[in-house]
Amino acid sequence: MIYTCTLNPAVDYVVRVEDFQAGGLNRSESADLYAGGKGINVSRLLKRLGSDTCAIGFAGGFIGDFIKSELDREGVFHRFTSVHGVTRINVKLKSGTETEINGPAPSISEEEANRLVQLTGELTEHDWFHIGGSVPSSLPADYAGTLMDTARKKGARVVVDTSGAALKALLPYNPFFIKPNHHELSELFNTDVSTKEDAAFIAKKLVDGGIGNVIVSMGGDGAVFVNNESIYFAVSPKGTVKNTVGAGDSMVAAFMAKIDAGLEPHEAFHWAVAAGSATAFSDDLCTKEEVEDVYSHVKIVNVE
Ligand SMILES: Nc1ncnc2c1ncn2[C@@H]1O[C@H](COP(=O)(O)OP(=O)(O)OP(=O)(O)O)[C@@H](O)[C@H]1O
Ligand SMILES: O=P(O)(O)OC[C@@]1(O)O[C@H](CO)[C@@H](O)[C@@H]1O
Repeated sequence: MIYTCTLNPAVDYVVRVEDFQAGGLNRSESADLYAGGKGINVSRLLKRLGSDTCAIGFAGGFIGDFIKSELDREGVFHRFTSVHGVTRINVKLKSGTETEINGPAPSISEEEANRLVQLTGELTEHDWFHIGGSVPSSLPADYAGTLMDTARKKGARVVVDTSGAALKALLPYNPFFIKPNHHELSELFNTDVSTKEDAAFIAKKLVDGGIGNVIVSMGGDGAVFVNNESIYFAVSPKGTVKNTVGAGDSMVAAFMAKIDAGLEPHEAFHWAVAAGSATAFSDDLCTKEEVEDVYSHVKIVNVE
């Protein structure tokens, strides 16, 4: 089972405004609500790709209920820890460019936090533990590390998709797989990662330090894959971009699904790029058929 843990889920309110005017009254052409947050996106895509998955994390109030009912509707198994606070709404404004306003997390009590640690302790060596997204500031600084350590001690394969201080704090746990984008990598190493060569150089350092597999995503410019056997570059296919929210999560889901199914890492990387781009070309997360269509348009090159 692939468990995804979203400590700070959200409803993504995706609103399209033709010519957004800051400070004026704007009327939207469309507004859609999606169950969001990185782990939730990963579980939704895993389900579409046919993998066994369970979404965990914290959910509270009417927004938490909406997320659970949306996951039920899609047949995505979940075991959220209920919290007293209300889960956030994240605004994704599409008006030529994409502007995001991600809300603050509800406060999580010590008792609520402990319940999730206990649940993580139920994992076994047959499971994956993916942790993604921001960490509520009310949690202790080492909380995500405690969860990862708990899962790892049970033999689960751990995957990290966070950024900033949370990512830095989790690297010493030597995850099996991480997928920073090039901005997150630049921030982590306090340097400018703008080319695939830069990304590969830094990803190699991470692999030499004990991380199993690193994908650095670079939006429309493609992605880089590094493990201790090889380095691959991918070129993103061209298409009409509709919504890139969740493109990175789609990559993570496809990579785990394909490794879980026994494919070689470079093959899983090829599928990961296809899934990322297929989501960028759809309004919501992509479907399995859309990933299959995009797959043949992705080029990957072995550079080492
Ligand atoms: N404009 C685009 N054209 C084609 N493919 C794209 C485009 N943007 C993203 N992708 C695909 O999606 C992958 C992930 O994109 P990106 O680097 O933006 O991830 P991210 O920043 O983690 O996204 P998010 O956090 O919103 O999920 C890319 O490697 C690429 O395969
Ligand atoms: O605020 P965080 O936790 O860093 O990111 C949350 C988020 O932007 O990430 C997902 C896309 O990857 C969205 O569904 C969600 O709104």
